[in-house]
Amino acid sequence: MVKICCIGAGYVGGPTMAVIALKCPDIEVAVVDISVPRITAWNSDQLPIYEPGLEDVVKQCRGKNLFFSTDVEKHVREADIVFVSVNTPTKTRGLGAGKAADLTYWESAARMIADVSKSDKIVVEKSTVPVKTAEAIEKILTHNSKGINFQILSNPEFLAEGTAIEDLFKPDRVLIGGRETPAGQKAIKTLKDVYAHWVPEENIITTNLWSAELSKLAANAFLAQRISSVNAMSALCEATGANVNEVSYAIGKDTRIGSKFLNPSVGFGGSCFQKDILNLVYICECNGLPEVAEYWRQVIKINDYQKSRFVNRVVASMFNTVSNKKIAVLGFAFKKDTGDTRETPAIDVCKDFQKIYDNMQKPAFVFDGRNIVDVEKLRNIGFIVYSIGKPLDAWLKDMPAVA
Ligand SMILES: NC(=O)C1=CN([C@@H]2O[C@H](COP(=O)(O)OP(=O)(O)OC[C@H]3O[C@@H](n4cnc5c(N)ncnc54)[C@H](O)[C@@H]3O)[C@@H](O)[C@H]2O)C=CC1
Ligand SMILES: O=C(O)[C@H]1O[C@H](OP(=O)(O)OP(=O)(O)OC[C@H]2O[C@@H](n3ccc(=O)[nH]c3=O)[C@H](O)[C@@H]2O)[C@H](O)[C@@H](O)[C@@H]1O
Repeated sequence: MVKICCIGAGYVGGPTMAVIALKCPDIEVAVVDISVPRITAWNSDQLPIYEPGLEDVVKQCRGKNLFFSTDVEKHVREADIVFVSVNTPTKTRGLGAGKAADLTYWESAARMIADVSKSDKIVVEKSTVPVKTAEAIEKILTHNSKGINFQILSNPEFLAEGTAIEDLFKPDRVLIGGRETPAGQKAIKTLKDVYAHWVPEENIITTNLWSAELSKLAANAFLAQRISSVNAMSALCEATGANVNEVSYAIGKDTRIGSKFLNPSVGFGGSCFQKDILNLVYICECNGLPEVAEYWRQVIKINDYQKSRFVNRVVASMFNTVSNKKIAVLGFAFKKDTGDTRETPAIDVCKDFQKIYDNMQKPAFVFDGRNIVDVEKLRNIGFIVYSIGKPLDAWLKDMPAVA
């Protein structure tokens, strides 16, 4: 029986391994972590993360071929394939602080793998890492290998939070990068066979290591760039009377552009877009490509601009000050967990609006950073409504855009 161990029981490691265990009953999967509370939660009825469908998957295989443990070394030692899915945040200190990826967790995981291994292993980069990381990992592993053969593969994850299980069940593609040597190709084939349990072969792409590593950063950069592009348009829409939703719909009908990921917003959030683009910027700078670095940095700049634009609208329209005013924030997460709006509490929140208005000081404002409220309805109640990239409320027209 093939044994898999995944180091890191987080948003990626947990759901990804649960789905592998479900789809591959002939494989034993152990998810390990240094965090005792996280592992305790994975072994309880209160999983540490919420993803629609996750609980069902975990319940079907936990204790059969899916195990969660803090005994990191034991499971790494026994595994044929070791996934590393530890966090890779932005460095806060030292060289490249504020941009480069912090590989401390990755490095300590690699050193531990080298220390405890007694048999050949395939080590899979699941975390998002800078291009060329595999070279450094290879060095750590081979210099401490005691004659053991390690093959490094890059297998970046493309799931989005909120749709993780759906994305893992039906990935647009699985990407596996490896060395172009016979041993590297054999390792690619071994990992490909795992995914082939449920992913059609034509959706499993194999490349060299560097293409796989870079494709992950490139994919997130392209996705974030679309959001910054539509958000930049939203500012122009507000200045001209165009409606950003109409513009977005019109351009998205062009099949070359496509309609997905063109929703204007108060800016993208989440743990990865900003960190991965900053990482890309840093890599470009290190490779002597300042123009390319500047090009991608602009995606972050527009995102920051969009956030401050929103705040400026809030403050400016409330007579240039929000001190001593009560502001309710509806929806604090960075995104919703599903695209399905049936039975959503938001519908009730919108229905309840008349009551909210009656209890508010006047003038009463709604600032919609996601363009989800029914603007006409709220204006009829009496609210002053700001929606991103849409024709401005009469009240806002007379107010400066910047406080
Ligand atoms: N969150 C997401 O939706 C996605 C994240 N990614 C990437 O996947 C990687 C992991 O992200 P998340 O799962 O969100 O992070 P996370 O922070 O939820 O999980 C990482 C886990 O690794 C554990 N860990 C760190 N060092 C360890 C060590 N030496 N030994 C054992 N366990 C260790 C931590 O305790 C933590 O539980 C990151 O590189 C991220 O960029 C990629 C695609 C999607
Ligand atoms: O590497 C990662 O961590 C992941 O990052 C994103 O996934 P995630 O951040 O979970 O969620 P998204 O659905 O991409 O949303 C990110 C942010 O962009 C915003 N967004 C998204 C789409 C859109 O049209 N407009 C928009 O403002 C969302 O509201 C949210 O704040 C990518 O979609 C995943 O493919 C990738 O694996």
